[in-house]
Amino acid sequence: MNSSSTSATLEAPKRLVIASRESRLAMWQAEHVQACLKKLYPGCDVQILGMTTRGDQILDRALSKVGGKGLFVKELETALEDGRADLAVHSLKDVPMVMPEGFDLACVMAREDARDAFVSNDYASLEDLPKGAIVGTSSLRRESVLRAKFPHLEIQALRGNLDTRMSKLDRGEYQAIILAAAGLKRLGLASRIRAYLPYDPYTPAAGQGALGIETLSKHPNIKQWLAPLNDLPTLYAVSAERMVSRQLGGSCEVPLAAYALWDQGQMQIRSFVASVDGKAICLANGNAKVQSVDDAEALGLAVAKDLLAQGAADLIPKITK
Ligand SMILES: NCc1[nH]cc(CCC(=O)O)c1CC(=O)O
Repeated sequence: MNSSSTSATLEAPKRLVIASRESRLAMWQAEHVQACLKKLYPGCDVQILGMTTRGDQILDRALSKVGGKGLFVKELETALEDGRADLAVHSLKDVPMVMPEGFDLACVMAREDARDAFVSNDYASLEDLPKGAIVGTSSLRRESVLRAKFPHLEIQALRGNLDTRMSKLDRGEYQAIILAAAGLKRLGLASRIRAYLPYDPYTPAAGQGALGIETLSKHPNIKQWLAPLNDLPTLYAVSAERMVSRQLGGSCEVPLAAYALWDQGQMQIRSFVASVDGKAICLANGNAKVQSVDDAEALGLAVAKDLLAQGAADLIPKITK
C-alpha cells in the first residue's frame, strides 16, 4: 500500500507494535502509550516489544563516559528499521537532541512533574545532611549544583534503573539520592520523595518528565495516528529546551539544564551551563510570547546565544567525533 494513494481521511490502524526498554519505568511508559492508543483506536491490536539496550547493560560507569544519551535508544531504533516495531517510546530526556537521519520525534506527550526529587531514609532535605554525607547521582547537572551549594557533601555516582537506585539507597550505600520526580511518581514511589527541589537552582534536564515517541520518517501514517497524543504546552516547552541543548552540543558530558513552562501563550525558560565543580556557571532566563514550535525554538535559540555570549562554550568539552 502506498500512502500517497490513500484518501485524506486516514483509516484507523489495525496493529501497532511499541518498542520499549524493559525497565519497570520504560514498561510503565510503554503501557501508558498502549492504553492511550487502545482508547483512540479500539479495534487496533497494540503490542509491546520489550528490549534491553546498551545503556541498561553498562552499569559500572557514568553515562557521560560511555557514550551518552543515544545508548538508551539505539536498539529501539533498529527495531523500527527492521519493521519489528512501529513506534518507540522514550523518556524524552534520553532522546538525542539531533534525531538520526530517517527518524522523527513524532509525538510529545503531556509532561509529568519535571522537578528533581530528594530521596532519603534519614534526612528530610539536602539542608539537613551532615558534612561528608554521601549523595548519589550520576547527573553532572545535579552534581554541579550540589557542589556549588553544599561543598561539604560527598557526591557519588549512582547508576542503574530506578529500582536498583532505590535499593542502593536502602542498603545504606548513600545517605540520600537525587532522582527525577517523574519516574518515582509513575512507579507509585512518590511517597519516598522527602523534598522537591525547586527549579531555581535545581533546573531539570531538557525534556525531563516528558514522553517522546519516535517513528521512522518514512511512515507518515504513524505520525498522524499519534497526533492526538501530542500535548501542545509540553511540545512547546521541550522544543525550546531541546533547542538550547542542541545549540550547546546536546551531550551529557557537560552540566546543562533547560526548563521551560508555557502557559496561555507565554513562555518562560531557565537554562544553565556549568562546570562539574559548580565553580563556573552561565545562566540565562528567557520570556516570550510563543504560539508555535517555531516561536519556542526561536526563544531557545536566543537563550543559547545568551549563554554562549557569557562564555558557555569554554565549559563544553570539545566534541571528538
Ligand atoms: N537519565 C535517566 C532517566 N531518564 C528519564 C528518567 C526519569 C523520568 C523522566 O525524566 O521522564 C531518568 C532517571 C532520573 O533522571 O532519575
